[in-house]
Amino acid sequence: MSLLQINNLSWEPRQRQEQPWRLEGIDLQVEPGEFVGLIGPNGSGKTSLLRCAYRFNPPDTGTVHLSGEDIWQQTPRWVARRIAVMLQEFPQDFGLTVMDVVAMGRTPHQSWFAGDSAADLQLIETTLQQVGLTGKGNHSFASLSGGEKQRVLLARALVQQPDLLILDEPTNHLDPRFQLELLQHLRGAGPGVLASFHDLNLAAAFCDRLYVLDRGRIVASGTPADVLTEQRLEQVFGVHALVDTHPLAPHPRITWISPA
Ligand SMILES: Nc1ncnc2c1ncn2[C@@H]1O[C@H](COP(=O)(O)OP(=O)(O)OP(=O)(O)O)[C@@H](O)[C@H]1O
Repeated sequence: MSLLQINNLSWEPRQRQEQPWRLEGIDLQVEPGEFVGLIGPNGSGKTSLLRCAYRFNPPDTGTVHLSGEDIWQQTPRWVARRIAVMLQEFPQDFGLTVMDVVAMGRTPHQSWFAGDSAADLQLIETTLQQVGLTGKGNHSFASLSGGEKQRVLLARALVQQPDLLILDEPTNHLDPRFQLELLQHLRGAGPGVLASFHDLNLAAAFCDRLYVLDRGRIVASGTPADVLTEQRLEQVFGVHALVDTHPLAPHPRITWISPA
């Protein structure tokens, strides 16, 4: 049984603006422990599809199953115990400490009004260490750099101990070292991962499989080598690219060629 199974999904915003398309005919799976990437141009529907996968956008047609259960037949709490989400936006509450933000990840597992147990605090501490934020627990979240905030949100997602992690452009604010560390960490962390990427070289290096979205439809899926061809990159992104094999690893390497 797949961890995440999306079948024949369609969705469009209630207040539809100018875009001439909607998410349509989406079939997507993530297997337990698999790292799956979602790529596509700006506005192709990546964030909208991720929202369908974590029970935020109700599909107009089609289904979303997690471990065999239809997520719309389950409560938000059931979903929060199994899916953690890391988005591009940061919490705006200026009074929160790093510890406060990370501890939110334990909420779905706690009974009403229960505080953090010793085991919760230990898990939070260990996870802050894993993401390189040892000793920052009492710092104000608002005072951190963009990259540090991103790592706090990753820690919040990890302490949720989900079966599936959904990440919207997880490396957005990170410098090269933390990009590599974060993705390396996620690949071996246990949960299945569904993540959107703009950096196709990172997607090629870390994803087991990729889905390509173009104007609301999946136009290709498979291993990075299957999907990331010069012809497809030109079709979907409208840019010439040179695709060869990375000199140090058996995955594709993309060099974008700027127009003459
Ligand atoms: N709730 C909504 N209401 C109105 N329009 C929406 C809503 N959600 C998404 N859209 C529109 O759907 C289109 C796809 O947006 P989406 O954010 O899913 O694309 P994306 O591939 O993630 O883009 P990017 O790479 O720029 O982050 C956009 O034109 C967006 O304005």
